[in-house]
Amino acid sequence: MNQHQPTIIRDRTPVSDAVLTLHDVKVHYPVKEGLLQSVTGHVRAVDGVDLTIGRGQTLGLVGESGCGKTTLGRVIAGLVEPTGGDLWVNLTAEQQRDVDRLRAVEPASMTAADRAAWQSLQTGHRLGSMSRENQRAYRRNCQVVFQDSFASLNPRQLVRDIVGRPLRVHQGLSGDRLNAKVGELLDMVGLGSQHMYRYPHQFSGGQRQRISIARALALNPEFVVLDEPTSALDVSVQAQILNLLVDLQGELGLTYLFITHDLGVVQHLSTTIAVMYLGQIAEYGPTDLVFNDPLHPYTRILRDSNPSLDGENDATEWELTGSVPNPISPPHGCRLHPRCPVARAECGWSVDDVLTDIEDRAPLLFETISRVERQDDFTADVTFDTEVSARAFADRLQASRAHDAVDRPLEIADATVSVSFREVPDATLQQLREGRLTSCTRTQNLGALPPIHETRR
Ligand SMILES: Nc1ncnc2c1ncn2[C@@H]1O[C@H](COP(=O)(O)OP(=O)(O)OP(=O)(O)O)[C@@H](O)[C@H]1O
Repeated sequence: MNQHQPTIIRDRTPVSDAVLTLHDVKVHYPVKEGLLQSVTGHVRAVDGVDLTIGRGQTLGLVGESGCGKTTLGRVIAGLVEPTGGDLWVNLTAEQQRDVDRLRAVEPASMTAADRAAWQSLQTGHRLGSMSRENQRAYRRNCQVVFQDSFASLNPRQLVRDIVGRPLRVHQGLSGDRLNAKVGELLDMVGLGSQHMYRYPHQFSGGQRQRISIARALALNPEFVVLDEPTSALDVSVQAQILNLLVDLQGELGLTYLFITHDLGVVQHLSTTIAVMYLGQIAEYGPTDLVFNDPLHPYTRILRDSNPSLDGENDATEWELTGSVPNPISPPHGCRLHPRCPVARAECGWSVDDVLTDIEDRAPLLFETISRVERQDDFTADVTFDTEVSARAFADRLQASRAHDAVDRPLEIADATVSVSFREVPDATLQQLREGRLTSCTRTQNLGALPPIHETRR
C-alpha cells in the first residue's frame, strides 16, 4: 500500500496563546508476527494530527472507540513517545505563525534570520529539543486523570501518600507541611481532609475520582488531560464530578483536554471540539458551531445518534455502513469514505474498498474470488472461479458509488475483471471558515454538507 501523506492544516488560525500545538503527530505501533517477532505492519493509532489547545479552554476530543483518543492524550501527557511529528509548548499566536511558516521552508533555503528564529523556537518550545529542565517543567504542568480510578490509585497506599507523593518527590514536602497541603487539596475537591488516612477501596467510585483529581492538581498544573474521567461512574455522580471540574477550572484557570465518547458531556463542557476518526482529526471548531452545523458527515452522524444532545437534531437518515476499517491499512482519500452515506468519486476509492465491500455484504461472491493481482492500491485484476461470478462482481461494482471513481471501463475477460480507480490524494484538514476545520473532501469542494435526505446508492 502507498505511504499516506500527513494531514496538514493549510490555513490554521492561530489560537492567541496556546498551551500546546501539535504538528503532524503520529503514533504507529509495530505489529509483530511469527517466531522471530518480525514487524509485519504498523497500527496507525494516531496518524498525522494537527491541533492547537488554547490556554484556558476546554478542548473536547471525541470519536468512536479505537479512533486513537487515548493514545493522543497519552502522547500529550508525555506517557507515550510519538513516532513522528512535533509538540510545541506555550507558543504565542505570532510564534505559531512563525512555526507554521518555518516548517514549510527547506533548511537549505532558510535565511540566516530564519535559521536563528527556528533554532530559538525549537530550543525554547519544542518537546524533544527543549532543555531537560523545561521538559520536566512541562510534564509537571500537564497532569492526567484516567477513567479507571481503581487501577490508577495504589490500593496499598493511604490517600495521604497517594495525593502527597508528587509533593514529596517534586517539592520535598514532608511531615506537617505535607499533611496541610494534602488536606487543602482534599478540601478543594470536596472530599475533606479527614479522609487522609483511608485506603482507596474505602471510597465510592466518585470519591476515588476526587482523589485522582486532587493528586493531579497537587503540583498546580495549568493543563489537565481528562481521559473519560466520568464514564465509569453513575449518572448522578458523573454530574457532580463534571461540576467539580468546571468549578476547579474557574478557580484555578486550568486548561483541559477532555477525552470522551459522550457528546452530551462535551457539548456542556467544551469550548472547542476535535472529532477524531481512524487516527486523524475529522473536524475541529467551536463546540456550538460544530454541533449546530457540522462540516463532516461523521460529526453529523455522531451528533444525531446521541439523543441526549440539546438543539435541533433531526434524527438523521444517515448512518455509517460496515465496520471501522483496520488502522493498519486505512482507506485512501478520506478515511470515512467506504462507510460514508454521501461519499462521491473524489473521496478516494481503491481496490481494497471494493473487496471489503463484497466481503462484508456479499460473502458468497467473495468466496468465489480465486486471485487478486494488484498493480498498486488502485489497479488490480480480480479473478473468480467462474465467469458468472466475475460478471456478478462487475454488475455490483457498476451499480455502486465506487464506480464513479473508475478511470477506465471495467474489462472482463473470462473470469477476470480488471479494475482501475483514479488515484486521489489523502484528505487533509483544512480551514473552511474562520476557526472551522474539516477533512471532508466533499465539504471542502462544495462548502457545506448536503441535505439530510441525500443518501448512498
Ligand atoms: N500498545 C498498543 N499496541 C498496539 N496497538 C495499540 C496499542 N494501544 C492502542 N492500540 C491500537 O491503537 C488504536 C487506537 O487505540 P486508542 O485506545 O488510542 O483508541 P480510543 O479512541 O482511545 O479507544 P477507546 O475509547 O476504546 O479507549 C486501536 O486500534 C488500538 O487497538
